[in-house]
Amino acid sequence: MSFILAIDQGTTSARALVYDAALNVLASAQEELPQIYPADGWVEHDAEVIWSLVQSTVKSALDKAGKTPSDIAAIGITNQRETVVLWDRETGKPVGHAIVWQDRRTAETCRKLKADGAEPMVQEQTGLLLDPYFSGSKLAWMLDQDRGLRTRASKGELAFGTIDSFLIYRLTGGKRHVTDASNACRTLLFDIGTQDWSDDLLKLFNIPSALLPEVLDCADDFGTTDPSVFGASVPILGCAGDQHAATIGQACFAPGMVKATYGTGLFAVLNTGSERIQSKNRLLTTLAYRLDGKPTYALEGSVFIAGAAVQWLRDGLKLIESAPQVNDLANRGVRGAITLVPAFVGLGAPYWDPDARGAIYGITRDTGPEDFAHAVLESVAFQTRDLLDAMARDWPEGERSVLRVDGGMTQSDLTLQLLADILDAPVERPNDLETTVKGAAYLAGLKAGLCPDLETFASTWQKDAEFTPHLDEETRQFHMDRWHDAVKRTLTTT
Ligand SMILES: Nc1ncnc2c1ncn2[C@@H]1O[C@H](COP(=O)(O)OP(=O)(O)O)[C@@H](O)[C@H]1O
Ligand SMILES: O=P(O)(O)OC[C@H](O)CO
Repeated sequence: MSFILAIDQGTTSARALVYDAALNVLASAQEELPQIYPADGWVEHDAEVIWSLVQSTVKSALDKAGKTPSDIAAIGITNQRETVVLWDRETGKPVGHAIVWQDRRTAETCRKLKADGAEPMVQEQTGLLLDPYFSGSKLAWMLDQDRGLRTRASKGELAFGTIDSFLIYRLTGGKRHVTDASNACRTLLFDIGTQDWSDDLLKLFNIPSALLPEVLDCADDFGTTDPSVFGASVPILGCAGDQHAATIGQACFAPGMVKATYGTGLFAVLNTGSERIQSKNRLLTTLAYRLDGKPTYALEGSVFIAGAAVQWLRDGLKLIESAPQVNDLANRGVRGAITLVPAFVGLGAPYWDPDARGAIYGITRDTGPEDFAHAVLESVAFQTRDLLDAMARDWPEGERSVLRVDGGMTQSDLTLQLLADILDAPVERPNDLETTVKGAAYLAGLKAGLCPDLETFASTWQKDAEFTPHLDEETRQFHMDRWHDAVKRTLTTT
């Protein structure tokens, strides 16, 4: 009974991993999650499909590990954040598709609220901005589709949750409607100062409080699985949004430590400890995590497209057959031959322009597939530099450590070399690239008493590779200037 099951329900896939108490991986399973694009800028998921993928990946990971649910001491969950599910409490059935974090359909609502002067209050309470990225306006949109829904919501017949909350509801057979503070703080409805749902924000979005889950710590008692699900009652003891789980998995526990995760998007999180820094440079103030009721704050830069641009080369342009092939192709390209602004679903931090769309500058008759591939990898480096520069301006007195990176795209050495070159700073890749899911496993193991304290866990972090900069300052500045010029031309706002 000393094994941990960790579930990572990400944007593009569901994963389940079985760990021993020393957090060695025994087995893993992964299945791709179909994306639904009903209109330009709209992105949805079928929550029933998510539920079935979670069940099948858990079963397959347990089978591969040669374990049964009764061998599992604790479950940890991590998930794509902000994505909204609305379901019937009685049946547990979603009332429609989940609206995904990338979805821009509520851009107009956010624009209007901003024009009405609501943003300073929103930023003060949530640390976030009025952008369609976050859950609040998406949930309001769902409730606006059918008058009956808001009435049912007020009567307590419906439940709202991010993916973690929906999964826990299902796993516990509808007994627990809970979430953790890291997921709650991304909804645009949660006050990160009081650590509670905000009446002002519920009023702003016209959201009945009867919809909301109870908010727990990241290592807490989230309930036990109903025996009808896996055939055993297993405690769920850890839960965190994926970027928060990655911050934990990367052991970024000290103020000044910073990690960047390169999956579908790119998310850089700087631990600011007990200091809640209000960004003046269009970053987000968020929770790194909350343990023992104590919030640890962070500054976050959220960029919507990183690895997704590699998928675009594969699925859209069909220049490569698989993501890893991007490296060979990009290696034949030339630095700065063309500049890609990957605003496929608008631009996130630090620009926040939901209406911008992708653009490529500098195409000539010589431009080839290799230049597209190179530009995709470089765009990730430029976007990271923008985030780290904004962090430095927001927290000049903070000592920042070396950037720790993880996520699918960091398998690419070329990406990390370009990153170090553009940042003019070293970049460290850990041995274990699955830091997100490891963070969720650690939280569950910590609460179960299987895993050691934070400091001891941090001492187990191991470096696989370090990438150091090899670019002179003049060239670096030349390329950054070109990037900023390209972004300026792409923005729809000034
Ligand atoms: N070897 C590689 N080189 C560059 N990009 C890669 C490589 N392998 C995977 N990717 C990209 O990484 C992303 C998947 O990373 P992952 O961390 O699993 O994402 P998510 O959690 O967002 O679903 C995909 O967008 C894919 O294009
Ligand atoms: O599932 P990922 O890794 O693309 O992460 C999604 C983020 O949580 C969105 O904020």
